[in-house]
Amino acid sequence: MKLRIEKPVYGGAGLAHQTEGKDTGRAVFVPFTLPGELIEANITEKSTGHDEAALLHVLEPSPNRVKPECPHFGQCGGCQYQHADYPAQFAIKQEILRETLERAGIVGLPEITVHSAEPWRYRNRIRLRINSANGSLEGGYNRRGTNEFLPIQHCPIAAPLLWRAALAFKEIGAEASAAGRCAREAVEVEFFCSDGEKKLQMTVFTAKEHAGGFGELCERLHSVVPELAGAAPAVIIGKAQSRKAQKTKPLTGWGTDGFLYSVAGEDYWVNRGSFFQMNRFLIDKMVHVVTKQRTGQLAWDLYAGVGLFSRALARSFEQVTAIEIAGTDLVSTFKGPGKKAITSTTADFLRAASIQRERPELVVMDPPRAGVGAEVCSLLAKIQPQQITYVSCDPVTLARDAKVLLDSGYHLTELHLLDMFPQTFHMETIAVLKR
Ligand SMILES: C[S@@+](CC[C@H](N)C(=O)[O-])C[C@H]1O[C@@H](n2cnc3c(N)ncnc32)[C@H](O)[C@@H]1O
Repeated sequence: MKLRIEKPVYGGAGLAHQTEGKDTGRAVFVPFTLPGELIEANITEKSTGHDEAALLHVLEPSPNRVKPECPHFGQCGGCQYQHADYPAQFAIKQEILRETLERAGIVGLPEITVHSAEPWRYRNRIRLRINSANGSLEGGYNRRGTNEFLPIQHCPIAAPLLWRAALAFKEIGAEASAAGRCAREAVEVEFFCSDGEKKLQMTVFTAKEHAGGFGELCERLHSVVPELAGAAPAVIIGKAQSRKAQKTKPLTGWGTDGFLYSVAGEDYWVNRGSFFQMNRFLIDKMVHVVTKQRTGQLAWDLYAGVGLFSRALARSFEQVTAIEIAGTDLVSTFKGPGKKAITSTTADFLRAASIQRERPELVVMDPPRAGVGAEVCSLLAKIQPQQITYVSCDPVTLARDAKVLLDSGYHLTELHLLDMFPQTFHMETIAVLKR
């Protein structure tokens, strides 16, 4: 059927309405299309409220349509927007952000300030699936919309060092040595590089404990990729629906457990498995936007990770308290006069703080995709910090949480869109709420 794409929807598709047949007027989501395009598509799936369709032909292309840089685009589950030039990707994300907030009932939005950088080779971390067949290795990602293995020759959004390491790992996997045998036991491998690609960390995931040779594998890889600073094997325990839910048993590693990552004049110790922002070109900017011109007595950094914002805030606040559920490293690195790190859930911390009637001038919160949720919003509404800076990687949960905070007396004064994930539908938003 022929469809005219009206607008983009969150997730990467374009929205159209059917103009023929019994389902005339029904909404259809078509991936790899752009607003304004006339396309031909086939319905592939019926969902509640809309159908999903596959693009067959672009009959009238958008002026923003470009040839994708990656040969795997369309098949690989990683990228959704390589068919759009970069300014168009940006415009799409702004429109989606604005619409998502308005749909949640948030009106009178401030202008969205946009921040972007180099849209390729930006990722400082990749995790590849490994397929070992006939004595050699293939690295790959998930085929789009499935758990199927898709062999990948090159990933143009990964930092060059990560791909150089992946190729070297693959070559070692073809060797008859102990290192080669050990590489062939891998089911997944993760590479993480520091700023300026100076250092590299590797995690090798296996289905069962290595029979041996891990040290040899690391030494061999180090001989061709001297940036390798540390590595560890990890055994995947049981079967999980997603990587997030996956449990692993970490084993003794090789070299260091992490490295120093420099951001905006601060050196952060990041362990290989710890969360760290992934766009190596925009982390400085992100810290700047979150912490600039904020001064006072007390600031809280909730969901603090390795303390990316806490450290910068400690320069301008008398006291900064960082809260992190997996806070072991943070507690040992974020200390000294005016600095406190607490291993706790945000909700537990806020419950105790609200009883003690603590009231910071600034709360920075950067939760995982699920957002902060109703309880954290209602505790914050009770504590009433002067300013809440909400860093979000999901506009839908941001809109839900922001609406609760706005209804409790806050005003949305700044909105920033940081394109931390070019070529994909993901976006990072910084929303500033003041009383
Ligand atoms: C998106 S990351 C942000 C980390 C940090 N702000 C940064 O930019 O590097 C979210 C962090 O929240 C932590 N986390 C997840 N659930 C939490 C909870 N309920 N309470 C506190 N921290 C939590 C995770 O371990 C992770 O480090």
